Amino acid sequence: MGKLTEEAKLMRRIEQRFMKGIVQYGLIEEGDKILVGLSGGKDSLALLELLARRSRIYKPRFSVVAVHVVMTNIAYESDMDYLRTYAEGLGVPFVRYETSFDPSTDNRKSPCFLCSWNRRKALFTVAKEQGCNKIALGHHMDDILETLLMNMTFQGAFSTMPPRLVMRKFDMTIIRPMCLVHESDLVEMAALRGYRKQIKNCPYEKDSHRSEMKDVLKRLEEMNPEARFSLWSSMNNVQADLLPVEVGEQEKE
Ligand SMILES: Nc1ncnc2c1ncn2[C@@H]1O[C@H](COP(=O)(O)OP(=O)(O)OP(=O)(O)O)[C@@H](O)[C@H]1O
Repeated sequence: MGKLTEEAKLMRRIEQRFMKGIVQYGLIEEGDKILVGLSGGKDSLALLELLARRSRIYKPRFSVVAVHVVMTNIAYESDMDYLRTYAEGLGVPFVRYETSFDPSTDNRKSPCFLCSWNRRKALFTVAKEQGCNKIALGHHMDDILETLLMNMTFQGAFSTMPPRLVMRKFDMTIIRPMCLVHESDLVEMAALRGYRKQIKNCPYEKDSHRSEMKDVLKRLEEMNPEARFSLWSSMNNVQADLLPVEVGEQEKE
């Protein structure tokens, strides 16, 4: 067999991690109809390509629809023609959905919280309208580990965005099929595919904690090249007996 080019190696690595995440966390089942949130960023563009390809050759059978949510009160330019052409070029139907929110109605909540809450609500609405049982988001392994570190540092909680979240109340499951894919590989894939960069001009955007955690993760990997794998494994290896238990809680045991 001939030698694989760097490009082929990259795509093979991404696909292997993508498939491993799907199988390991049971993300796709026979008959699923999956709504993909297509923001226009590199991660969801890659997610749509990988899912669209799998939907043609994958057993169990499943289908895919893409949606881009437009928040009309935010001056955020998305190239709709590009997104539609991209999705349809992959054989995936594309939906554009408009919504908005009024930041003055609840000034206890930040505009970023209200925006993502309303975007989430819009995704559920479109998923129901399209008869989808799952919503796929483009978060990758780095996003999930950064959120783990942020939740521990700022919320005092050992939690993150899980690869699979069943929301019984809404009869909907959120999936993150890129959960084992590394961001550095997606950056390379975006360059290889020539994804068009979306113009971001959200007046509120300043996710500084996330970029700080990106640095923390990088620093941890400098100390131990296996750090990301250890951090990931720690979520499946919670040794409850070796964690602090408060007095009242001890009595309940
Ligand atoms: N406007 C949108 N319409 C549809 N889905 C969205 C939208 N914005 C975000 N999403 C979904 O939520 C995920 C996480 O959103 P986030 O804002 O962190 O991503 P991003 O930086 O805009 O882009 P990406 O993750 O696609 O590179 C995206 O990967 C995508 O699946």
